[in-house]
Amino acid sequence: MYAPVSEIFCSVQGEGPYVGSRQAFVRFSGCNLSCSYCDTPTGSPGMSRFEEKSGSGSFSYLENPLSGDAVERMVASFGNIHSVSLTGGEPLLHAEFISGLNISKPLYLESNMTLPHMAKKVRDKLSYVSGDVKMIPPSSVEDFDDHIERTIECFRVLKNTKNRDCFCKIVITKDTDADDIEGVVGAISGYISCLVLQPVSQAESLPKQGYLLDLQEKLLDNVDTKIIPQTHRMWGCL
Ligand SMILES: C[S@@+](CC[C@H](N)C(=O)[O-])C[C@H]1O[C@@H](n2cnc3c(N)ncnc32)[C@H](O)[C@@H]1O
Ligand SMILES: Nc1nc2[nH]cc(C(=O)O)c2c(=O)[nH]1
Ligand code: SF4
Ligand SMILES: [Mg+2]
Repeated sequence: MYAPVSEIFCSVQGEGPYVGSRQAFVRFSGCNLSCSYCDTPTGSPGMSRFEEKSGSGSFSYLENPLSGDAVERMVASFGNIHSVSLTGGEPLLHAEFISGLNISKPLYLESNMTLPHMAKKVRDKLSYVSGDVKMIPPSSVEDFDDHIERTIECFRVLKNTKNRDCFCKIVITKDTDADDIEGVVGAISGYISCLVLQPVSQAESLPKQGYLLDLQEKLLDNVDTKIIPQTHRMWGCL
């Protein structure tokens, strides 16, 4: 099978509870959402870039879409990795391609958790699920209640088990509604190992520090809740 991939590189996980773990990253193109704060181009470039030597900033290019063989070979070239991050864009758009991949290292999915029917196709292959809840303004999706229902169903499909660590991240901006968050977190708390509140990276959209700390205090009644900003941006790595 083939899939559009914007880049493959090796770095360390910059977000959430596995921050600092060495990973190969496979970034698929295309997304079914368009979050206002998104820090990543989601379109489909004609060429896929591959950073053979991690941290070099030097890339070779392959024409899209890539074959499963090509992705497997590039990922296998990286030494001593903890896991392989499947990110994007939205990787679940390419669930069939992912289910056909033959990769010996644990798979770590980074998803917007809105495609539960696609999640079913990959659930048995995943060792880690970093699932977002997208508190995008209700007006930006056609049916906000349906968006939240699909999110909850996706967490149920990919829930934490003895073989799979499923945790949740929520990007918090100054416009995020605390009551909405408490509602969804109540519904998914039984499916996740912990919750990470991730302050948005754009300084002008940051919430007040007291708001984040008050929200954490409330959520801790229900689930282990940490506040962890993105760390890869602090030292400029991919
Ligand atoms: C680019 S997304 C790709 C995976 C998937 N589409 C998703 O949203 O989870 C990877 C992670 O970056 C986070 N992210 C994107 N833009 C961000 C920003 N401006 N500040 C903080 N986190 C951000 C997303 O919320 C998600 O957790
Ligand atoms: N270092 C690093 N850590 C990350 N964690 C999630 C990322 C993503 O864009 O999915 C990401 C990324 O792009 N780089
Ligand atoms: S779901 Fe992920 S990739 Fe898609 S727009 Fe939102 S943050 Fe960006
Ligand atoms: Mg990123």
